[in-house]
Amino acid sequence: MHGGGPPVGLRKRLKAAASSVPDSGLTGPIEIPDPKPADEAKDLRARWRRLRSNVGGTVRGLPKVAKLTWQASPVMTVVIVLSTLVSGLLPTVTAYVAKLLLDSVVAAVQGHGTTARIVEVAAFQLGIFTATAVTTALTNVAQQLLQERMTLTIRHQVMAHAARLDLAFFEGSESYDLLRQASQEAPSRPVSMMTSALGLVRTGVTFASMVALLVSVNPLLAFVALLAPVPAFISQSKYGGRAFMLALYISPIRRRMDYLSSLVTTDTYAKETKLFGLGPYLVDRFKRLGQTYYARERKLTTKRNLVGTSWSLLSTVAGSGIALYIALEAVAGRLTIGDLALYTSAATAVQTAVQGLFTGFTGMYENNLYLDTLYQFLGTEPAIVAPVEPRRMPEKVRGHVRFEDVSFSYPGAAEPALDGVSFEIRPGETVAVVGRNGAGKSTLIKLLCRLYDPTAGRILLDGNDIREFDPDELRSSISAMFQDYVTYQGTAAENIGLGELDGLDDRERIADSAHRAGAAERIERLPKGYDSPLGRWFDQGVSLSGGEWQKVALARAFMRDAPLLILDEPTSALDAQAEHDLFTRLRALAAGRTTLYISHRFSTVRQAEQIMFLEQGKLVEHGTHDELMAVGGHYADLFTLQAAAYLDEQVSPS
Ligand SMILES: Nc1ncnc2c1ncn2[C@@H]1O[C@H](COP(=O)(O)OP(=O)(O)OP(=O)(O)O)[C@@H](O)[C@H]1O
Repeated sequence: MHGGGPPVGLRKRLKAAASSVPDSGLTGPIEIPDPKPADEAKDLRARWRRLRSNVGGTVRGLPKVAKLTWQASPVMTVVIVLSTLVSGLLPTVTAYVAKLLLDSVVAAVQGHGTTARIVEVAAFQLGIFTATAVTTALTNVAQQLLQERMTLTIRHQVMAHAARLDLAFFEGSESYDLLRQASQEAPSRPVSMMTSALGLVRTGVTFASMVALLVSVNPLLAFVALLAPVPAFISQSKYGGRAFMLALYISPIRRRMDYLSSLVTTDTYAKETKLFGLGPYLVDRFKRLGQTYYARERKLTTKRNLVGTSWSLLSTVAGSGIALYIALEAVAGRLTIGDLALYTSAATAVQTAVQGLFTGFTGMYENNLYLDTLYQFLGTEPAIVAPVEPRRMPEKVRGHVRFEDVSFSYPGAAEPALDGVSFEIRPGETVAVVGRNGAGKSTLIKLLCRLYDPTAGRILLDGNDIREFDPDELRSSISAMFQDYVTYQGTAAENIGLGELDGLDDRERIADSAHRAGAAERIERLPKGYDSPLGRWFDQGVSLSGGEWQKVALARAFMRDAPLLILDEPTSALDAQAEHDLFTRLRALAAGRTTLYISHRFSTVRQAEQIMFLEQGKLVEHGTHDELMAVGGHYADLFTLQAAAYLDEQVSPS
């Protein structure tokens, strides 16, 4: 990682990754940048600094991992730690027993040893082998179980955290990559990191005991065995960082590939894909994206391994040299045959251990980079939260809404979506919001539901700024149906009941909401009535038409008996009769509630007590239907245009 703490560096990298792959989508060139960072250290001092910061960052990552592992399963954590310590000592003991055995055999052959001694040593050796097998098995079991628990724990944490985050988080593409990395890449990393860390401890134990053995023969030998694997480690750590960078670049590409694949494999898209003959085009696009990303991956993996292996040959040469030296010492009679065996295996073990230490560390470094994305995700705090001392919602909310000079711009947008909007809705009033596409109507609703906070100005409910309330409490006083309502893959009753969790099992209330939304008649005709599964994702699901789904979504909004009723184009998919019926009922439904609805159908809009006309984020006209018609402005133009179209008259808007 280059300078700074991991989160800052990581944020920069994520940004770089998101903007380095501008369009790898449906058309255009497909390119993945070289993961080699432009500012990669060249001189020795810079490399040393980088190494230190890598090591520091990784070591600092350990306590968090230890905490995660402990949270996942304290028992398994203890088992792993203990078995690791034991298994660290076992190789040295094994080597030592082998020496004892050889020496006792040589002694017996030379006539001054006994068979009983050989049996004794052999029995001891059996004990050691058994202990090795048991610890290995224990470690494996603990590791596997811990992995499962960890995956569940992290996915749970990610889900719980995502549920807390603002809508704004989900509407940015950078966040998608972060969420994807956190939920898909991160779960395997803590155990992997913990295993590497414990592997380091184990190797450290083996290493220390073996080095002690080697030093007793010749300190220089120990020194050579120690230094030989260093270059391999340095190259590994460099490539570990690049692999992580590549994963970041590839993340948007993978997302694009998933999208392309879903276009071809999901029922919703199948119609258009077939009609426009998009299948082969999309498949080819998918294939080319895959090839590009595979090519990059292959280049890096091959280079990483080739360079790594070349450097590790150095250790192999050093190892053979040491073995030769020890053999010559034995021939000269300065070491016994047992010593020869012991030191040779000690030299090999030290080499393997040092390599293990380094690769273990490199693995930890790479895992830590992935974990940073998890921590960064978990560290993203929602901006829309309850104040320290939230104002209590009034016992009975009257539904008096007031916008005071409200402006709002979406993050990164050049133009404001709402610009200095002021209006008042009296309790119980029914208001229609109209305007051309993109005028800011849905945005106005999102602000009222506090899914976003205004950039300037304030919104009052019953005289209080809505930011003073707990957002959850505020939302519970609102029934809403959005333009892009959800079609839940569940039963009809569940689809409606989810509008008010308390009433999920209240059949009477669900049926009542369905009646009010005009959905009851269709649901009653379903094979299992309210228990019929809707949607085709699961077995026996029934497909509803667009308008039928919309009625179900409306019924869901009606589940809540809230003082504010907000409907964003509630009749866009309804037939003329259904729309008429709904608005006839809406008068009764809206009685005593403040109702705000968006509609492009002027026949229904004219019934509202107040009409607000938005144009490019500004409230340009405001009044009753008659007042606005008398003004002869935008509203009158659009109304006349629509009415004329119905009456088949040739009228051109002025
Ligand atoms: N999540 C978002 N991020 C950035 N810009 C957005 C986002 N949602 C909407 N916008 C922009 O804000 C402006 C207002 O959008 P809004 O959805 O409020 O329009 P609308 O009046 O409801 O339109 P329609 O009648 O088409 O539903 C549009 O220009 C749109 O591009």
